Amino acid sequence: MKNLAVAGTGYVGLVTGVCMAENGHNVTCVDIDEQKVKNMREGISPIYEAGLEELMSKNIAAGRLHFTTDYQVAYKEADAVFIGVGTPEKEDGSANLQYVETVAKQIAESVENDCLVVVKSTVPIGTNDNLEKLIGDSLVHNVRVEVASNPEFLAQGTAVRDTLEAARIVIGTESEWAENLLTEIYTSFNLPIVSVNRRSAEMIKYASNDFLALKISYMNDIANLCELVGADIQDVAEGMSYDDRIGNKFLNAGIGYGGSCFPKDTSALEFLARQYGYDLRTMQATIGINNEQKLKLYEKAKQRLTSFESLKIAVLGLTFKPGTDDLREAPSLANVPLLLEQGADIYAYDPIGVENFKQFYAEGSHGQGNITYVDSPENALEGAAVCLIFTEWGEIRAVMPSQYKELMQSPLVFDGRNIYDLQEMADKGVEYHSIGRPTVKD
Ligand SMILES: NC(=O)C1=CN([C@@H]2O[C@H](COP(=O)(O)OP(=O)(O)OC[C@H]3O[C@@H](n4cnc5c(N)ncnc54)[C@H](O)[C@@H]3O)[C@@H](O)[C@H]2O)C=CC1
Ligand SMILES: O=C(O)[C@H]1O[C@H](OP(=O)(O)OP(=O)(O)OC[C@H]2O[C@@H](n3ccc(=O)[nH]c3=O)[C@H](O)[C@@H]2O)[C@H](O)[C@@H](O)[C@@H]1O
Repeated sequence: MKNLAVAGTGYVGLVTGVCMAENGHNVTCVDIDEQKVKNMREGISPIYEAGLEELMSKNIAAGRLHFTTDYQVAYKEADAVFIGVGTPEKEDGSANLQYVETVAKQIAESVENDCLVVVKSTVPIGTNDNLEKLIGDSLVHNVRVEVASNPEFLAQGTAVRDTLEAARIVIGTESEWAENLLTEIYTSFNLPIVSVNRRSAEMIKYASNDFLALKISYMNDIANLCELVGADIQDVAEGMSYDDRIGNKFLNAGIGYGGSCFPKDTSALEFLARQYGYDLRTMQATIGINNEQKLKLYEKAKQRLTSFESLKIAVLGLTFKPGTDDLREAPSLANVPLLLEQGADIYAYDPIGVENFKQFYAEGSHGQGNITYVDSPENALEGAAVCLIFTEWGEIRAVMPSQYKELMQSPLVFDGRNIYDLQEMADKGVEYHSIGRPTVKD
């Protein structure tokens, strides 16, 4: 059992802290947000993740999991401090390291024992070298502090499972002391450990995320070509997926990737490459395709309808993917303003994401248009002239093709996630436009 501290209680920090406690460590999670800390002490999670609150409550009750805003107390005697604060994208595409650097300085002024600083946040290659220097230069006490890279691969919505049953744990260290300590911390997880140097670990994270983003943009590129040549991307993806070398995951064409990581991590690596005088053409293409893909649904609808003025539009799904309340870089955020600008009367449904979406668009009028939030897909569809699907939530998949025909004023559906079978929609008399597939009309 080790004494651990975790800086930041977002998706990565909180899930790391809770899963470390679940594995028997004594963990103190630090955040700057007092309200969040107050709630977490009572077992209330600031983020929506399946199974998280149950594990929080269990480990709080067992006395292994604590929350505080007082970083000095938390870091003072920690064997290791995990950093899980944000590294958002700056305007020029590079990663903003200010939060990570602030935590590094806070650690330097607080630690009174030898301590391993474990960077879970996604940071550009070389950052951990700089952080180690920054901490070394600012240390108040005469103790040994090293930095290790330990990138995180969890996906939102499945964060707890992805952590407790991770495919691998990557650790990047520059000394035997750091490698042994981090390996010991992870021993009880009983998972494969890939131990490399710090820069390789940092690169594994970017290369993994960016490869997945590349795969999605590639499928979207092929989907757009499918539309021109009369092929169906769903059938194409299925046919490809039987080849083990290609794999059967991340082949879904749609309206592009969103979320807090793929967009920023593709930009950050492309930016880093340019700093080294290298053109990372795969990422330039990936980013370009994704930016265009995000507006595909709006463009298809615009081409078909010409005007959205006073049309009742059902918007199904707001979050960047199912299973999360996160809206960062969600395709809905790129499309809804265009619809509102043109006078659309939007009825929006999302099982979890509405409260966060309201921070961008409160209920009521915006520009020429209006937005109303409803509590079921059926209520959004009732009397609607058009339906746009942005997220493939189970609740949205559960809407039967016949319901579009029954509920809508005119059954015209633009689906950004290819949820439905073309023939079934045709059989029920729904005009159905999706991505990379032929359009069906009755
Ligand atoms: N969200 C995800 O699914 C994944 C994120 N990552 C990476 O992990 C990092 C964190 O991402 P998220 O968890 O999404 O961030 P987040 O934005 O959800 O949470 C960051 C938290 O850090 C807190 N914070 C800021 N400064 C602080 C300080 N000085 N001390 C203590 N707390 C502080 C904030 O109040 C916030 O609660 C990023 O680098 C991201 O790229 C990696 C894998 C998955
Ligand atoms: O670094 C990160 O933050 C994380 O980024 C992603 O996780 P996440 O963003 O939570 O979500 P994904 O499930 O990867 O989906 C990302 C986006 O790609 C889209 N996507 C995914 C798969 C697919 O086949 N097609 C597709 O368009 C989703 O709709 C979503 O908008 C990675 O999957 C995680 O391994 C990584 O740790």
